[in-house]
Amino acid sequence: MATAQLLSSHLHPQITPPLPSKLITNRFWNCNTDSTNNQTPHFLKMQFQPNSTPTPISESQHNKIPHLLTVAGSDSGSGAGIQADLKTCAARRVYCSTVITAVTAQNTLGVQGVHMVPEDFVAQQLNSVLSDMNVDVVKTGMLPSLSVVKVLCQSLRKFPVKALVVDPVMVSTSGDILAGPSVLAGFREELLPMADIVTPNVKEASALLGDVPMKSVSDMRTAAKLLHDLGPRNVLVKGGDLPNSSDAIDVFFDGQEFYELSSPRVNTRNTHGTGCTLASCIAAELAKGSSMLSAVKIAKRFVESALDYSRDLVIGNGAQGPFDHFLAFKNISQSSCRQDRFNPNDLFLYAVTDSRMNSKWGRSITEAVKAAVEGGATIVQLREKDVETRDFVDAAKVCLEICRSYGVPLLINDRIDVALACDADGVHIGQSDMSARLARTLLGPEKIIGVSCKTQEQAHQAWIDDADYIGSGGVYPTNTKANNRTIGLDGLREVCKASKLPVVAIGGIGMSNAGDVMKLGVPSLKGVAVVSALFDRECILTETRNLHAVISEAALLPQ
Ligand SMILES: Cc1ncc(COP(=O)(O)OP(=O)(O)O)c(N)n1
Ligand SMILES: Cc1nc(C(=O)O)sc1CCOP(=O)(O)O
Ligand SMILES: [Mg+2]
Repeated sequence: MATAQLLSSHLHPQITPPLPSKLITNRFWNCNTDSTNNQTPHFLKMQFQPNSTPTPISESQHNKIPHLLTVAGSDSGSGAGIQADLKTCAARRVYCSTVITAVTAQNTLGVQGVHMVPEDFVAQQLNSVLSDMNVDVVKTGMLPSLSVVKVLCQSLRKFPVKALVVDPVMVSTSGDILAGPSVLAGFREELLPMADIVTPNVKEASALLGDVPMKSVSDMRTAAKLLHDLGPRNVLVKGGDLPNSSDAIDVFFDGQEFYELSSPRVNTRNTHGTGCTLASCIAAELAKGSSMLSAVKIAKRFVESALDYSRDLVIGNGAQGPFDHFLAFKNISQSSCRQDRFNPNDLFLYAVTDSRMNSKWGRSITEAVKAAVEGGATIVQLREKDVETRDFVDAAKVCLEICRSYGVPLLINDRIDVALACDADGVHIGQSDMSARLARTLLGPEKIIGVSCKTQEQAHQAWIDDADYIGSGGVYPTNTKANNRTIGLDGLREVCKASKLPVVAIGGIGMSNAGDVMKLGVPSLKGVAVVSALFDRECILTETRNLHAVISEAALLPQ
Protein backbone atom coordinates (compact mmCIF):
# COMPACT_ATOMS: atom_id res chain seq x y z
CA MET A 1 0.00 0.00 0.00
CA ALA A 2 2.99 2.29 0.37
CA THR A 3 3.15 5.22 -1.98
CA ALA A 4 6.91 5.14 -2.41
CA GLN A 5 6.55 4.62 -6.10
CA LEU A 6 4.16 7.53 -6.32
CA LEU A 7 6.41 10.01 -4.60
CA SER A 8 8.16 11.57 -7.55
CA SER A 9 10.79 14.30 -7.62
CA HIS A 10 8.10 16.94 -7.04
CA LEU A 11 8.47 16.68 -3.27
CA HIS A 12 12.24 16.55 -3.14
CA PRO A 13 13.35 18.03 -6.41
CA GLN A 14 16.87 17.18 -7.48
CA ILE A 15 18.69 18.30 -10.57
CA THR A 16 18.26 15.31 -12.79
CA PRO A 17 20.65 15.86 -15.65
CA PRO A 18 20.13 13.98 -18.84
CA LEU A 19 22.71 11.32 -19.46
CA PRO A 20 25.03 12.49 -22.22
CA SER A 21 24.10 11.03 -25.59
CA LYS A 22 21.29 9.09 -23.98
CA LEU A 23 17.61 9.65 -23.43
CA ILE A 24 17.08 13.14 -22.05
CA THR A 25 13.43 13.08 -21.27
CA ASN A 26 10.33 11.11 -22.05
CA ARG A 27 7.11 12.98 -22.14
CA PHE A 28 3.79 11.32 -22.67
CA TRP A 29 1.20 13.36 -24.41
CA ASN A 30 -2.46 12.74 -24.87
CA CYS A 31 -2.38 13.42 -28.55
CA ASN A 32 -5.13 13.01 -31.04
CA THR A 33 -3.13 13.52 -34.17
CA ASP A 34 -6.22 13.40 -36.36
CA SER A 35 -8.24 16.42 -35.33
CA THR A 36 -11.18 15.30 -37.44
CA ASN A 37 -12.08 12.29 -35.36
CA ASN A 38 -12.98 12.04 -31.72
CA GLN A 39 -11.56 8.66 -30.90
CA THR A 40 -9.70 7.97 -27.69
CA PRO A 41 -6.35 9.78 -27.92
CA HIS A 42 -3.35 7.58 -28.41
CA PHE A 43 0.04 8.31 -26.97
CA LEU A 44 3.02 9.71 -28.75
CA LYS A 45 6.35 9.35 -27.04
CA MET A 46 9.18 11.72 -27.86
CA GLN A 47 12.77 10.72 -27.46
CA PHE A 48 15.55 13.28 -27.41
CA GLN A 49 19.21 12.75 -28.12
CA PRO A 50 21.34 15.81 -27.37
CA ASN A 51 23.66 15.34 -30.28
CA SER A 52 21.25 14.12 -32.88
CA THR A 53 17.95 15.23 -34.33
CA PRO A 54 15.05 14.20 -32.05
CA THR A 55 12.66 11.71 -33.54
CA PRO A 56 9.06 11.04 -32.54
CA ILE A 57 8.33 7.43 -31.63
CA SER A 58 4.77 6.30 -32.15
CA GLU A 59 3.41 4.29 -29.24
CA SER A 60 0.05 3.07 -30.39
CA GLN A 61 0.46 -0.01 -28.17
CA HIS A 62 0.52 2.12 -25.04
CA ASN A 63 -2.96 1.16 -23.95
CA LYS A 64 -2.92 1.23 -20.16
CA ILE A 65 -5.16 3.92 -18.74
CA PRO A 66 -4.86 4.89 -15.05
CA HIS A 67 -7.64 3.16 -13.13
CA LEU A 68 -9.45 4.33 -10.03
CA LEU A 69 -12.03 2.35 -8.08
CA THR A 70 -14.45 4.39 -6.01
CA VAL A 71 -16.25 2.71 -3.12
CA ALA A 72 -19.04 5.12 -2.25
CA GLY A 73 -22.75 5.88 -2.19
CA SER A 74 -24.93 6.90 -5.12
CA ASP A 75 -26.41 10.41 -5.11
CA SER A 76 -29.62 10.57 -7.16
CA GLY A 77 -29.03 14.30 -7.67
CA SER A 78 -25.59 13.50 -9.10
CA GLY A 79 -23.81 16.30 -7.27
CA ALA A 80 -21.80 14.09 -4.95
CA GLY A 81 -20.95 10.44 -4.30
CA ILE A 82 -20.35 7.94 -7.06
CA GLN A 83 -21.63 10.34 -9.70
CA ALA A 84 -19.19 13.11 -8.69
CA ASP A 85 -16.36 10.58 -8.69
CA LEU A 86 -17.22 9.38 -12.19
CA LYS A 87 -17.38 12.94 -13.52
CA THR A 88 -14.11 13.87 -11.85
CA CYS A 89 -12.33 10.88 -13.33
CA ALA A 90 -13.76 11.59 -16.77
CA ALA A 91 -12.56 15.21 -16.53
CA ARG A 92 -9.13 14.04 -15.35
CA ARG A 93 -8.92 11.31 -18.02
CA VAL A 94 -8.79 8.39 -15.59
CA TYR A 95 -10.89 5.23 -15.86
CA CYS A 96 -13.29 4.84 -12.93
CA SER A 97 -15.04 1.69 -11.79
CA THR A 98 -17.55 1.75 -8.96
CA VAL A 99 -18.60 -0.23 -5.91
CA ILE A 100 -21.87 1.15 -4.59
CA THR A 101 -22.30 0.96 -0.82
CA ALA A 102 -25.65 2.75 -0.52
CA VAL A 103 -28.26 4.31 -2.74
CA THR A 104 -29.44 7.68 -1.54
CA ALA A 105 -32.49 9.64 -2.58
CA GLN A 106 -31.25 13.21 -2.50
CA ASN A 107 -31.43 16.53 -4.27
CA THR A 108 -30.39 20.11 -3.63
CA LEU A 109 -32.72 20.26 -0.59
CA GLY A 110 -31.11 17.35 1.28
CA VAL A 111 -31.16 13.58 1.72
CA GLN A 112 -34.68 12.11 1.62
CA GLY A 113 -33.75 8.43 1.99
CA VAL A 114 -30.87 5.95 2.21
CA HIS A 115 -30.96 2.35 1.07
CA MET A 116 -27.92 0.45 2.26
CA VAL A 117 -26.46 -2.21 0.01
CA PRO A 118 -25.97 -5.46 2.03
CA GLU A 119 -22.30 -5.96 2.91
CA ASP A 120 -22.03 -9.30 1.13
CA PHE A 121 -23.13 -7.60 -2.06
CA VAL A 122 -20.56 -4.83 -1.48
CA ALA A 123 -18.02 -7.64 -1.08
CA GLN A 124 -19.19 -9.20 -4.33
CA GLN A 125 -18.79 -5.92 -6.23
CA LEU A 126 -15.32 -5.42 -4.74
CA ASN A 127 -14.31 -8.93 -5.74
CA SER A 128 -15.63 -8.49 -9.28
CA VAL A 129 -13.64 -5.32 -9.90
CA LEU A 130 -10.45 -5.96 -7.92
CA SER A 131 -9.95 -9.54 -9.11
CA ASP A 132 -10.07 -8.56 -12.74
CA MET A 133 -9.43 -4.95 -13.58
CA ASN A 134 -5.89 -3.89 -12.53
CA VAL A 135 -7.04 -1.07 -10.29
CA ASP A 136 -4.30 1.44 -9.46
CA VAL A 137 -5.93 3.42 -6.66
CA VAL A 138 -8.99 2.95 -4.43
CA LYS A 139 -10.92 5.95 -3.13
CA THR A 140 -13.58 5.60 -0.46
CA GLY A 141 -16.59 7.82 0.15
CA MET A 142 -19.76 6.90 2.04
CA LEU A 143 -19.20 3.69 4.00
CA PRO A 144 -22.55 3.36 5.80
CA SER A 145 -21.77 0.56 8.28
CA LEU A 146 -18.93 -0.98 10.22
CA SER A 147 -19.43 -4.25 8.34
CA VAL A 148 -18.90 -2.47 5.01
CA VAL A 149 -15.66 -0.96 6.36
CA LYS A 150 -14.52 -4.43 7.42
CA VAL A 151 -15.45 -6.00 4.07
CA LEU A 152 -13.49 -3.27 2.27
CA CYS A 153 -10.39 -3.74 4.43
CA GLN A 154 -10.49 -7.50 3.79
CA SER A 155 -10.70 -6.93 0.03
CA LEU A 156 -7.81 -4.46 0.11
CA ARG A 157 -5.67 -6.96 1.99
CA LYS A 158 -6.51 -9.59 -0.63
CA PHE A 159 -6.02 -7.27 -3.62
CA PRO A 160 -3.43 -4.62 -2.70
CA VAL A 161 -3.43 -1.42 -4.77
CA LYS A 162 -0.89 1.38 -5.22
CA ALA A 163 -2.71 3.85 -3.00
CA LEU A 164 -5.80 4.20 -0.83
CA VAL A 165 -7.53 7.59 -0.52
CA VAL A 166 -10.04 7.79 2.34
CA ASP A 167 -12.63 10.55 2.32
CA PRO A 168 -14.27 9.95 5.71
CA VAL A 169 -17.78 10.96 4.66
CA MET A 170 -20.03 11.31 7.71
CA VAL A 171 -22.36 14.20 7.14
CA SER A 172 -23.77 15.47 3.82
CA THR A 173 -23.44 19.12 2.80
CA SER A 174 -27.09 19.51 3.79
CA GLY A 175 -26.27 18.27 7.33
CA ASP A 176 -27.74 14.75 6.99
CA ILE A 177 -25.89 11.93 8.80
CA LEU A 178 -24.41 9.43 6.35
CA ALA A 179 -22.35 7.29 8.73
CA GLY A 180 -22.99 6.48 12.38
CA PRO A 181 -20.62 6.31 15.39
CA SER A 182 -19.81 2.61 14.86
CA VAL A 183 -18.28 3.50 11.50
CA LEU A 184 -15.96 5.94 13.27
CA ALA A 185 -14.37 3.08 15.15
CA GLY A 186 -13.92 1.19 11.86
CA PHE A 187 -12.21 4.21 10.33
CA ARG A 188 -9.91 4.70 13.29
CA GLU A 189 -8.97 1.10 13.86
CA GLU A 190 -9.01 -0.52 10.44
CA LEU A 191 -9.23 1.81 7.47
CA LEU A 192 -7.01 4.78 8.41
CA PRO A 193 -3.97 2.62 9.16
CA MET A 194 -4.21 1.35 5.56
CA ALA A 195 -4.72 4.78 3.99
CA ASP A 196 -2.17 6.76 2.01
CA ILE A 197 -4.19 9.90 2.63
CA VAL A 198 -7.30 10.80 4.61
CA THR A 199 -9.20 13.97 3.68
CA PRO A 200 -11.59 15.04 6.48
CA ASN A 201 -13.25 18.43 6.70
CA VAL A 202 -13.07 20.12 10.10
CA LYS A 203 -16.27 18.44 11.36
CA GLU A 204 -15.08 15.01 10.28
CA ALA A 205 -11.62 15.57 11.71
CA SER A 206 -13.20 16.61 15.00
CA ALA A 207 -15.49 13.55 15.05
CA LEU A 208 -12.64 11.16 14.23
CA LEU A 209 -10.69 12.58 17.17
CA GLY A 210 -13.58 12.34 19.65
CA ASP A 211 -15.18 15.76 19.13
CA VAL A 212 -12.13 17.94 19.73
CA PRO A 213 -12.87 21.66 19.10
CA MET A 214 -11.77 22.93 15.67
CA LYS A 215 -11.83 26.71 15.39
CA SER A 216 -8.56 27.78 13.81
CA VAL A 217 -5.83 26.77 11.40
CA SER A 218 -3.72 25.99 14.44
CA ASP A 219 -6.42 23.51 15.61
CA MET A 220 -6.36 21.99 12.11
CA ARG A 221 -2.59 21.45 12.35
CA THR A 222 -2.98 19.75 15.72
CA ALA A 223 -5.78 17.57 14.30
CA ALA A 224 -3.68 16.66 11.25
CA LYS A 225 -0.88 15.48 13.53
CA LEU A 226 -3.26 13.46 15.76
CA LEU A 227 -4.95 11.89 12.73
CA HIS A 228 -1.55 11.02 11.31
CA ASP A 229 -0.84 9.16 14.56
CA LEU A 230 -3.79 6.88 13.69
CA GLY A 231 -1.83 5.49 10.74
CA PRO A 232 -2.52 7.22 7.42
CA ARG A 233 0.64 8.24 5.56
CA ASN A 234 -0.72 11.74 4.78
CA VAL A 235 -3.53 13.89 6.14
CA LEU A 236 -5.42 16.75 4.48
CA VAL A 237 -7.69 18.64 6.86
CA LYS A 238 -10.01 20.81 4.76
CA GLY A 239 -10.77 24.18 6.25
CA GLY A 240 -13.56 25.26 3.89
CA ASP A 241 -16.07 25.29 6.76
CA LEU A 242 -13.84 27.25 9.11
CA PRO A 243 -15.56 30.56 9.98
CA ASN A 244 -14.00 34.04 9.60
CA SER A 245 -11.68 33.31 6.72
CA SER A 246 -11.82 34.83 3.24
CA ASP A 247 -9.64 32.01 1.91
CA ALA A 248 -10.27 28.27 2.08
CA ILE A 249 -7.18 27.04 3.94
CA ASP A 250 -6.43 23.31 4.01
CA VAL A 251 -3.69 21.81 6.13
CA PHE A 252 -1.62 19.04 4.56
CA PHE A 253 0.68 16.96 6.78
CA ASP A 254 2.96 14.27 5.39
CA GLY A 255 4.27 13.11 8.74
CA GLN A 256 7.17 15.53 8.63
CA GLU A 257 6.10 18.88 7.26
CA PHE A 258 2.93 20.92 7.42
CA TYR A 259 1.74 22.78 4.32
CA GLU A 260 -1.02 25.39 4.43
CA LEU A 261 -2.71 25.34 1.05
CA SER A 262 -4.98 28.29 0.53
CA SER A 263 -7.37 29.14 -2.26
CA PRO A 264 -9.83 32.01 -2.50
CA ARG A 265 -13.31 31.14 -1.27
CA VAL A 266 -15.63 31.07 -4.28
CA ASN A 267 -18.89 32.82 -3.60
CA THR A 268 -21.45 30.32 -4.93
CA ARG A 269 -24.28 28.07 -3.71
CA ASN A 270 -22.98 25.29 -5.94
CA THR A 271 -20.69 23.51 -3.52
CA HIS A 272 -22.45 20.15 -3.22
CA GLY A 273 -19.92 17.40 -3.96
CA THR A 274 -16.72 19.38 -3.45
CA GLY A 275 -15.36 16.87 -0.88
CA CYS A 276 -16.01 13.84 -3.11
CA THR A 277 -14.55 15.66 -6.10
CA LEU A 278 -11.41 16.72 -4.25
CA ALA A 279 -10.74 13.20 -2.96
CA SER A 280 -11.41 11.51 -6.28
CA CYS A 281 -9.24 14.06 -8.08
CA ILE A 282 -6.38 13.36 -5.64
CA ALA A 283 -6.89 9.64 -6.27
CA ALA A 284 -7.01 10.16 -10.05
CA GLU A 285 -3.75 12.11 -10.02
CA LEU A 286 -2.10 9.44 -7.87
CA ALA A 287 -3.27 6.84 -10.38
CA LYS A 288 -1.51 8.87 -13.09
CA GLY A 289 1.70 8.83 -11.04
CA SER A 290 1.72 12.19 -9.26
CA SER A 291 3.42 12.63 -5.92
CA MET A 292 1.01 13.10 -3.03
CA LEU A 293 1.58 16.85 -2.57
CA SER A 294 1.34 17.44 -6.28
CA ALA A 295 -1.93 15.42 -6.47
CA VAL A 296 -3.39 17.46 -3.61
CA LYS A 297 -2.43 20.77 -5.23
CA ILE A 298 -3.84 19.75 -8.62
CA ALA A 299 -7.07 18.59 -6.97
CA LYS A 300 -7.47 21.89 -5.11
CA ARG A 301 -6.97 23.82 -8.33
CA PHE A 302 -9.44 21.58 -10.12
CA VAL A 303 -12.17 22.13 -7.53
CA GLU A 304 -11.49 25.86 -7.35
CA SER A 305 -11.71 26.23 -11.14
CA ALA A 306 -14.86 24.12 -11.40
CA LEU A 307 -16.57 26.13 -8.63
CA ASP A 308 -15.53 29.39 -10.21
CA TYR A 309 -16.81 28.46 -13.66
CA SER A 310 -20.05 27.05 -12.20
CA ARG A 311 -20.71 29.87 -9.75
CA ASP A 312 -23.93 30.97 -11.45
CA LEU A 313 -25.20 27.55 -12.52
CA VAL A 314 -28.82 26.92 -11.46
CA ILE A 315 -29.78 23.28 -10.85
CA GLY A 316 -32.54 22.55 -8.30
CA ASN A 317 -34.28 24.80 -5.81
CA GLY A 318 -32.38 23.96 -2.64
CA ALA A 319 -29.62 25.70 -0.77
CA GLN A 320 -26.74 23.68 -2.19
CA GLY A 321 -26.47 23.00 -5.90
CA PRO A 322 -24.08 20.76 -7.83
CA PHE A 323 -21.32 22.18 -10.00
CA ASP A 324 -20.14 21.40 -13.49
CA HIS A 325 -17.00 19.26 -13.64
CA PHE A 326 -16.49 19.90 -17.32
CA LEU A 327 -17.34 23.56 -17.77
CA ALA A 328 -13.90 24.71 -16.68
CA PHE A 329 -12.42 22.89 -19.60
CA LYS A 330 -14.80 24.08 -22.28
CA ASN A 331 -12.52 26.78 -23.56
CA ILE A 332 -9.14 25.55 -22.56
CA SER A 333 -9.07 21.89 -23.47
CA GLN A 334 -10.13 22.04 -27.08
CA SER A 335 -6.65 21.11 -28.13
CA SER A 336 -6.12 17.39 -28.05
CA CYS A 337 -2.36 17.69 -27.61
CA ARG A 338 -1.41 19.16 -24.30
CA GLN A 339 1.09 18.16 -21.69
CA ASP A 340 -0.47 16.33 -18.78
CA ARG A 341 1.58 17.78 -16.00
CA PHE A 342 4.45 20.16 -15.45
CA ASN A 343 7.75 18.36 -15.12
CA PRO A 344 10.31 20.52 -13.23
CA ASN A 345 13.11 18.87 -15.17
CA ASP A 346 11.79 20.64 -18.26
CA LEU A 347 13.47 23.77 -16.88
CA PHE A 348 16.88 22.27 -17.68
CA LEU A 349 17.63 24.35 -20.78
CA TYR A 350 15.06 27.10 -21.03
CA ALA A 351 15.16 29.11 -24.28
CA VAL A 352 13.62 32.60 -24.09
CA THR A 353 13.13 34.30 -27.47
CA ASP A 354 13.66 37.98 -28.25
CA SER A 355 12.05 39.74 -31.21
CA ARG A 356 14.83 42.33 -31.53
CA MET A 357 17.47 39.65 -31.81
CA ASN A 358 15.44 37.77 -34.39
CA SER A 359 15.10 40.94 -36.48
CA LYS A 360 18.81 41.63 -36.15
CA TRP A 361 19.67 38.19 -37.53
CA GLY A 362 16.83 38.23 -40.09
CA ARG A 363 15.00 35.24 -38.61
CA SER A 364 11.34 34.61 -37.91
CA ILE A 365 10.21 33.60 -34.41
CA THR A 366 9.31 30.18 -35.71
CA GLU A 367 12.72 29.60 -37.29
CA ALA A 368 14.39 30.59 -34.04
CA VAL A 369 12.18 28.29 -31.97
CA LYS A 370 12.64 25.35 -34.33
CA ALA A 371 16.42 25.66 -34.16
CA ALA A 372 16.37 25.91 -30.35
CA VAL A 373 14.24 22.80 -29.82
CA GLU A 374 16.25 20.88 -32.40
CA GLY A 375 19.35 21.84 -30.48
CA GLY A 376 17.94 20.44 -27.22
CA ALA A 377 16.02 23.28 -25.51
CA THR A 378 13.73 21.60 -22.99
CA ILE A 379 11.20 24.45 -22.66
CA VAL A 380 10.60 27.58 -24.74
CA GLN A 381 9.22 30.99 -23.77
CA LEU A 382 8.10 33.46 -26.42
CA ARG A 383 9.24 36.84 -25.06
CA GLU A 384 8.18 39.06 -27.92
CA LYS A 385 7.89 42.59 -26.61
CA ASP A 386 7.70 44.40 -29.97
CA VAL A 387 5.38 42.19 -31.98
CA GLU A 388 1.81 43.12 -32.91
CA THR A 389 -0.72 41.03 -31.00
CA ARG A 390 -2.19 39.48 -34.13
CA ASP A 391 1.22 38.45 -35.45
CA PHE A 392 2.17 37.22 -32.01
CA VAL A 393 -0.85 34.88 -31.81
CA ASP A 394 -0.25 33.56 -35.34
CA ALA A 395 3.44 32.93 -34.70
CA ALA A 396 2.69 31.37 -31.30
CA LYS A 397 0.32 28.87 -32.92
CA VAL A 398 3.02 27.72 -35.32
CA CYS A 399 5.63 27.59 -32.55
CA LEU A 400 3.23 25.51 -30.49
CA GLU A 401 2.97 22.93 -33.26
CA ILE A 402 6.74 22.80 -33.53
CA CYS A 403 7.23 22.47 -29.77
CA ARG A 404 4.54 19.83 -29.41
CA SER A 405 6.04 17.73 -32.15
CA TYR A 406 9.23 17.67 -30.05
CA GLY A 407 7.48 17.24 -26.71
CA VAL A 408 8.69 20.63 -25.46
CA PRO A 409 6.32 22.93 -23.49
CA LEU A 410 5.80 26.43 -24.89
CA LEU A 411 5.10 29.37 -22.59
CA ILE A 412 4.19 32.97 -23.37
CA ASN A 413 5.86 35.90 -21.60
CA ASP A 414 3.50 38.39 -19.93
CA ARG A 415 0.53 37.90 -22.30
CA ILE A 416 -2.17 35.70 -20.75
CA ASP A 417 -4.47 36.69 -23.61
CA VAL A 418 -2.02 35.36 -26.19
CA ALA A 419 -1.50 32.17 -24.16
CA LEU A 420 -5.27 31.61 -24.07
CA ALA A 421 -5.71 32.47 -27.73
CA CYS A 422 -3.19 29.88 -28.91
CA ASP A 423 -3.71 27.37 -26.07
CA ALA A 424 -0.04 27.57 -25.10
CA ASP A 425 1.17 25.36 -22.27
CA GLY A 426 1.42 28.32 -19.91
CA VAL A 427 2.83 31.75 -19.14
CA HIS A 428 5.80 33.40 -17.49
CA ILE A 429 4.90 36.53 -15.53
CA GLY A 430 6.89 39.12 -13.64
CA GLN A 431 6.36 41.00 -10.40
CA SER A 432 4.60 43.87 -12.19
CA ASP A 433 2.30 41.63 -14.21
CA MET A 434 -0.99 40.30 -12.86
CA SER A 435 -0.65 37.97 -9.86
CA ALA A 436 -0.02 34.29 -10.40
CA ARG A 437 -3.21 33.65 -8.43
CA LEU A 438 -5.28 35.60 -10.95
CA ALA A 439 -3.39 34.01 -13.85
CA ARG A 440 -4.24 30.60 -12.39
CA THR A 441 -7.92 31.50 -12.21
CA LEU A 442 -7.86 32.63 -15.83
CA LEU A 443 -5.78 29.76 -17.17
CA GLY A 444 -7.16 26.86 -15.14
CA PRO A 445 -5.44 24.12 -13.18
CA GLU A 446 -3.39 22.50 -15.92
CA LYS A 447 -1.41 25.37 -17.41
CA ILE A 448 2.16 26.03 -16.38
CA ILE A 449 2.74 29.32 -14.56
CA GLY A 450 6.21 30.72 -13.92
CA VAL A 451 6.96 33.84 -11.87
CA SER A 452 10.11 36.01 -11.77
CA CYS A 453 11.43 36.24 -8.19
CA LYS A 454 14.46 38.04 -6.84
CA THR A 455 13.73 37.49 -3.16
CA GLN A 456 12.72 34.73 -0.77
CA GLU A 457 9.46 36.55 -0.01
CA GLN A 458 8.53 36.68 -3.69
CA ALA A 459 9.34 32.96 -4.01
CA HIS A 460 7.08 32.19 -1.05
CA GLN A 461 4.26 34.26 -2.53
CA ALA A 462 4.61 32.47 -5.89
CA TRP A 463 4.12 29.17 -4.08
CA ILE A 464 1.09 30.48 -2.18
CA ASP A 465 -0.32 31.78 -5.46
CA ASP A 466 -0.10 28.32 -7.03
CA ALA A 467 2.67 28.97 -9.55
CA ASP A 468 4.56 25.96 -10.93
CA TYR A 469 8.10 27.33 -10.97
CA ILE A 470 10.06 30.52 -10.43
CA GLY A 471 12.67 32.24 -12.62
CA SER A 472 15.35 33.87 -10.49
CA GLY A 473 17.90 36.48 -11.53
CA GLY A 474 19.63 38.39 -12.88
CA VAL A 475 22.36 36.08 -11.85
CA TYR A 476 24.84 38.13 -13.91
CA PRO A 477 24.52 41.55 -15.57
CA THR A 478 22.63 41.45 -18.85
CA ASN A 479 22.05 43.75 -21.80
CA THR A 480 18.83 41.99 -22.74
CA LYS A 481 16.67 43.46 -19.99
CA ALA A 482 17.11 47.13 -19.13
CA ASN A 483 17.77 48.20 -15.52
CA ASN A 484 17.73 44.67 -14.25
CA ARG A 485 19.02 44.25 -10.72
CA THR A 486 21.71 41.59 -10.45
CA ILE A 487 21.40 39.19 -7.49
CA GLY A 488 24.53 37.15 -8.19
CA LEU A 489 25.13 33.50 -7.40
CA ASP A 490 24.69 34.22 -3.69
CA GLY A 491 21.29 35.82 -4.23
CA LEU A 492 20.25 32.91 -6.43
CA ARG A 493 21.35 30.41 -3.78
CA GLU A 494 19.27 32.20 -1.12
CA VAL A 495 16.14 32.22 -3.29
CA CYS A 496 16.64 28.56 -4.28
CA LYS A 497 17.07 27.49 -0.66
CA ALA A 498 13.84 29.18 0.36
CA SER A 499 11.80 28.14 -2.66
CA LYS A 500 9.30 25.32 -2.42
CA LEU A 501 8.94 25.58 -6.19
CA PRO A 502 11.52 24.49 -8.76
CA VAL A 503 13.81 27.32 -9.90
CA VAL A 504 15.37 28.27 -13.21
CA ALA A 505 18.25 30.77 -13.14
CA ILE A 506 18.26 33.70 -15.60
CA GLY A 507 20.31 36.74 -16.54
CA GLY A 508 23.64 36.95 -18.34
CA ILE A 509 24.03 33.17 -18.48
CA GLY A 510 25.97 31.61 -21.37
CA MET A 511 28.68 29.12 -22.26
CA SER A 512 31.27 30.70 -19.97
CA ASN A 513 29.27 30.68 -16.71
CA ALA A 514 26.34 28.23 -17.09
CA GLY A 515 28.46 25.49 -15.53
CA ASP A 516 29.07 27.61 -12.41
CA VAL A 517 25.33 28.16 -12.04
CA MET A 518 24.51 24.46 -12.36
CA LYS A 519 27.25 23.56 -9.90
CA LEU A 520 25.47 25.57 -7.20
CA GLY A 521 24.00 22.24 -6.14
CA VAL A 522 20.78 23.44 -4.52
CA PRO A 523 18.11 20.79 -5.16
CA SER A 524 15.41 23.23 -6.24
CA LEU A 525 17.62 24.67 -9.02
CA LYS A 526 16.58 22.83 -12.14
CA GLY A 527 18.27 24.65 -15.00
CA VAL A 528 19.22 27.85 -16.79
CA ALA A 529 17.14 30.24 -18.89
CA VAL A 530 18.95 32.08 -21.66
CA VAL A 531 18.17 34.67 -24.29
CA SER A 532 21.22 36.19 -25.99
CA ALA A 533 23.46 33.14 -25.57
CA LEU A 534 21.17 31.35 -28.02
CA PHE A 535 19.30 33.96 -30.00
CA ASP A 536 21.91 36.69 -30.42
CA ARG A 537 24.17 34.22 -32.21
CA GLU A 538 24.60 33.19 -35.82
CA CYS A 539 23.64 29.53 -35.41
CA ILE A 540 21.01 28.90 -32.74
CA LEU A 541 21.11 25.14 -33.26
CA THR A 542 24.85 24.88 -32.59
CA GLU A 543 24.74 27.25 -29.61
CA THR A 544 21.87 25.31 -28.03
CA ARG A 545 23.64 21.98 -28.49
CA ASN A 546 26.86 23.35 -27.02
CA LEU A 547 25.15 24.95 -24.05
CA HIS A 548 23.24 21.74 -23.46
CA ALA A 549 26.51 19.81 -23.34
CA VAL A 550 28.02 22.30 -20.87
CA ILE A 551 25.14 22.22 -18.40
CA SER A 552 24.74 18.45 -18.69
CA GLU A 553 28.37 18.00 -17.77
CA ALA A 554 28.17 20.45 -14.85
CA ALA A 555 24.99 18.87 -13.49
CA LEU A 556 26.65 15.45 -13.49
CA LEU A 557 29.67 16.60 -11.50
CA PRO A 558 29.65 15.85 -7.75
CA GLN A 559 28.76 19.00 -5.79
C1 LIG B 1 12.37 32.14 -16.96
C2 LIG B 1 12.22 33.60 -16.83
N1 LIG B 1 12.58 34.20 -15.72
C3 LIG B 1 12.42 35.53 -15.58
C4 LIG B 1 11.89 36.28 -16.60
C5 LIG B 1 11.65 37.76 -16.47
O1 LIG B 1 10.27 38.04 -16.47
P1 LIG B 1 9.76 39.52 -16.11
O2 LIG B 1 10.30 39.83 -14.78
O3 LIG B 1 8.31 39.56 -16.30
O4 LIG B 1 10.48 40.40 -17.17
P2 LIG B 1 10.22 40.40 -18.72
O5 LIG B 1 10.73 39.11 -19.27
O6 LIG B 1 8.76 40.52 -18.96
O7 LIG B 1 11.00 41.55 -19.21
C6 LIG B 1 11.54 35.62 -17.76
N2 LIG B 1 11.03 36.27 -18.81
N3 LIG B 1 11.70 34.27 -17.86
C1 LIG C 1 14.25 38.27 -19.40
C2 LIG C 1 15.16 38.40 -18.25
N1 LIG C 1 14.70 38.35 -16.96
C3 LIG C 1 15.68 38.51 -16.09
C4 LIG C 1 15.49 38.52 -14.63
O1 LIG C 1 16.44 38.82 -13.90
O2 LIG C 1 14.38 38.21 -14.20
S1 LIG C 1 17.18 38.71 -16.81
C5 LIG C 1 16.49 38.57 -18.33
C6 LIG C 1 17.29 38.66 -19.58
C7 LIG C 1 18.09 37.42 -19.82
O3 LIG C 1 18.70 37.55 -21.04
P1 LIG C 1 20.17 37.06 -21.30
O4 LIG C 1 20.14 35.58 -21.21
O5 LIG C 1 20.46 37.54 -22.71
O6 LIG C 1 21.04 37.70 -20.28
MG1 LIG D 1 7.05 40.31 -17.60
